[in-house]
Amino acid sequence: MKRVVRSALRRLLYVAEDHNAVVAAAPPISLPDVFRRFWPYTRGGRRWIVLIIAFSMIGPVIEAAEIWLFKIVVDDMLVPHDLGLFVPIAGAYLGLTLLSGVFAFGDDVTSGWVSERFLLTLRSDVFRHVQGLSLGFFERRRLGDLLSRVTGDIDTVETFLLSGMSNAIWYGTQLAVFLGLLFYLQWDLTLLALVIAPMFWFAARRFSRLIKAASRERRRRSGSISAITEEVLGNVALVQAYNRQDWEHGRFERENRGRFEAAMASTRIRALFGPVIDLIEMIGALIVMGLGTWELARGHLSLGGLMVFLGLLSRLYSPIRDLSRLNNTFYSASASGERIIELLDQHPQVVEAADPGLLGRARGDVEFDAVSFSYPQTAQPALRGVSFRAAPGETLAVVGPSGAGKSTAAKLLLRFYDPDAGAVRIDGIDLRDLRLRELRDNVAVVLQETLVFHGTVRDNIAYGRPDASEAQILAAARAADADEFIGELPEGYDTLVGQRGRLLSGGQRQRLAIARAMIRDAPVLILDEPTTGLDAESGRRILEPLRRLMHGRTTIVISHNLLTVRDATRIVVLDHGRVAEDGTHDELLAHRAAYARLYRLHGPADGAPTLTVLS
Ligand SMILES: Nc1ncnc2c1ncn2[C@@H]1O[C@H](COP(=O)(O)OP(=O)(O)OP(=O)(O)O)[C@@H](O)[C@H]1O
Repeated sequence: MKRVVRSALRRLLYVAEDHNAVVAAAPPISLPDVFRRFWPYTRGGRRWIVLIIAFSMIGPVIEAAEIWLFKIVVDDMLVPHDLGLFVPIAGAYLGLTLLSGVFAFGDDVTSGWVSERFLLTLRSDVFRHVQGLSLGFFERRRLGDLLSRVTGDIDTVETFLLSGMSNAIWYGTQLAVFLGLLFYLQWDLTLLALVIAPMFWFAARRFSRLIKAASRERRRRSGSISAITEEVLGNVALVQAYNRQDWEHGRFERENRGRFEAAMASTRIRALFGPVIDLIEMIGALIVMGLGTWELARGHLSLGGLMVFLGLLSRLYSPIRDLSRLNNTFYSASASGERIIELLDQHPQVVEAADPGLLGRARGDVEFDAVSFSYPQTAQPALRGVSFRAAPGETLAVVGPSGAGKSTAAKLLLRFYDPDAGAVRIDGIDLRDLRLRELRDNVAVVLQETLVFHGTVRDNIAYGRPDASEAQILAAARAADADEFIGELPEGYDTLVGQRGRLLSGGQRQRLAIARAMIRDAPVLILDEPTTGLDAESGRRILEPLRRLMHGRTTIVISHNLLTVRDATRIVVLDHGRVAEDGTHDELLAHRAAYARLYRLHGPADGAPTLTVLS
């Protein structure tokens, strides 16, 4: 029988663990530690917290005064039938109600302000922190889950810290005031009434653990739901083209159901908690009622006294019950707290130098010196002892088969990662000794996958230099050969390009990216597969703008087809993360090794676009 009840309870109150998680659970953290971590975010609002505490303390005192007034009504007005007291008592009741209204208003407004301030600071700090994390972090995380943490979880943390705290103070004061009055009225009965307090405590502890488990699961599932939604909606064309809607819906539904199960478990736990607490309370009230009646019969207590006692007792139980319920809320909110703390505990792998050197505008001397690098959590190094150098103004092409490490080299030059061994230098200074901001001010990129933001064409070009003048924007667009198509857009430079620039063609997006790099006017330029994904015509179309962009800058062209690099000043051939060959196009062809092989495979057909040497 016991086993049956146990298994039924388990099914009712526990959530099954998902071993195939889309998003992993955050590491567990104790309640006081969660509180300690978030307390600093109340800065600027702490003075007001004192006020909230004061309001919370006055409320229960007024409540107690109302109950005490009731004792006077029964003992001095109703029992002796004395109507003369009615007016002062009515005045006192009205006065107390008004007073409590004023304090309740003050409390609501102040705590609302403090809570919103807290959210404002926390959300902004979390956003700034996450934005500053290294690329490696984002490459391993699901974007949707991060979104769900920055939005949903942060709100829940507020419940934990501020609303919860002010309620706890309110209930705590109620408890102290009522307990004091009860002791004053009848200490022996009060002690008896407190016999059940440990039962409350025990029930609260058991339930809060269950609640926390269910809440952790619910928040984790919410993160998974956001992650899947973001992935599917972000790739909706792929999903529809491959008819994967049902499969994706199945994946979504699994998480959605998981969230439902977790939410229901938490509802059942809360629903069971209420009656359990009622039962404990009733046991206490019955004990007191029995003994109170006995005391009344013995003449130790007046009728008004007993009624006030019972009234106060029910008020005493209510904060105890509320405190235990609040305990559940705390545990449930701390599940969200853990998810935020996990984010805050991430540190950028790329750290700023303690005493950075000054670069100013670089000449553009780029050097890789015996650079080795492995991505975190991978066994195979992506680069092994890679060395090459590009003098100011030179065009260096990095070529090689897919996975050879070309884009990795670009990421190291932008210092998205630091090498495990060797050094990347610009003008002879190790990138690790430079201020990150200064380094990136000196490097402009045109990437394989062009990044365009939702905004106007003008905003997208000026992203490269927010203080650019209208004339500079126009000049950049013209140099990027984007002026013409922009002129044909419905609202010219004010046309919204849609999220990720979906309203533009691939070639147009690429020309926009060239204009953006142009306006940045950095001495070092990285072109990562700038013509990939473009047809021969569009590819040819961007060559001229690219040439203009490259003029006078040290350019690293990364390409795995050789169409774009044939006549670069120098060519480095990477293979499995090593430099296989190094030289000019003609030298490498004459060498008849890796480059010659690649060239035979990917060499330009007649009329295919080619980047030529820039003088
Ligand atoms: N974020 C990452 N985490 C772990 N491994 C990675 C990551 N990015 C790339 N790699 C691995 O590092 C190696 C080099 O990748 P890289 O992107 O530099 O190649 P690539 O030469 O640019 O290839 P492609 O021409 O296909 O773009 C590959 O084996 C790849 O699987």
